[in-house]
Amino acid sequence: MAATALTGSPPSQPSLTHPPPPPRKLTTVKALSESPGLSSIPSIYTFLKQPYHEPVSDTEEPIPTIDFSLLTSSLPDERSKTIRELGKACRDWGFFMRMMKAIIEACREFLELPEEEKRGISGKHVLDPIRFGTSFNESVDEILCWRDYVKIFQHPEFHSPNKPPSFRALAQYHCYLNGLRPNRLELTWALNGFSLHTEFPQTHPFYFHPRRKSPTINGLQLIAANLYPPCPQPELAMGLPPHSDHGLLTLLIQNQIGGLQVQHKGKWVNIDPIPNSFLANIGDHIEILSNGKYKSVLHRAVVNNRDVRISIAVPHGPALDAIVSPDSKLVENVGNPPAYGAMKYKEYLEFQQGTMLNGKSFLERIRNRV
Ligand SMILES: O=C(O)CCC(=O)C(=O)O
Ligand SMILES: [Fe+2]
Repeated sequence: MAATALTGSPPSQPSLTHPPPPPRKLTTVKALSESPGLSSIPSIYTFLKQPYHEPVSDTEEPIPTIDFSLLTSSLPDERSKTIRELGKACRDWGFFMRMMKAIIEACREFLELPEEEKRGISGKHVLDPIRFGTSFNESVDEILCWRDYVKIFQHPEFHSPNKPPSFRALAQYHCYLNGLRPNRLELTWALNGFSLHTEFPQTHPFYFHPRRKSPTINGLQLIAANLYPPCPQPELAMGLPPHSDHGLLTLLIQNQIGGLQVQHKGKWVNIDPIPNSFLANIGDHIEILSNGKYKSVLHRAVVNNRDVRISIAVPHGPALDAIVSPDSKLVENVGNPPAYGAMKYKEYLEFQQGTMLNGKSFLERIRNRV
């Protein structure tokens, strides 16, 4: 079904005196959430027939926190302990944390620009460098997410909307993440940490070469800023349905409003925001590359009826023409048969934009190619 979001209340029965209302135009979720008197959500935003009451575990087992600075410690024991912790976090959770500053306000300002301005800036195709939208793929998804987003390609070519002026912060953030400037990050080291821990061959064509200046030198990096407005029926809607991320690694920052949940041992676990920190989660590519040893974790964003939530995800993937498949050396060395087939990363991205409602559909698909 082609998606046309309805604004306001669900349509009422046509009466004899009034003609049926004309189909209403797709609008942003932010504008929808600000409609006067909105007390229920239009049916196209209803993900769940019943309010969800799934068990959500909070603090039984806290999410691992890794101090990246120790990855470069001069003390070999400290360094190898941190690498082991990082490896364990990636195997058990697929998520870990690191302190850092945010560019959330610039993204908020962009997402609060008038709708026509944002649509004017947006490209139409999945691989267009700047895309603004509300759901994942509004023209295909039969149910829409309760969020507005902007996605911007940043590497190998840097793009940024020219307004609002605060968006200039993006360039700095981008450099911070890539380690291209003096305030270079430890992400490179983190990836080297993976490399050391997992024995990924140092010549792997993607990121893991310790002498490479930038971890994304051959890869693709984009930024996806999500704005989840307050929702009158949060128990029925979904900000982002369960999915795993493409690429190797996603870094995620958020304002102080919770909403991210990660699936761990079959339960949805709330990930409470920690000020000035980012989350890093393993993407499908690492799961495939490591032949399933590291997990590309299922996660989702739930919404609430009080506060605007903003999250900014920065996925790092391989080059668009890279073939994603288990690393042959790992497969041979460990003696495990390959658990995944091969697929071009570009093909995956285009497929993934088809619909996000199938959770780990990419992994399923690539598995079927074995
Ligand atoms: O909003 C969040 O916390 C999750 C965002 C996310 O998973 C994504 O953009 O892929
Ligand atoms: Fe995600």
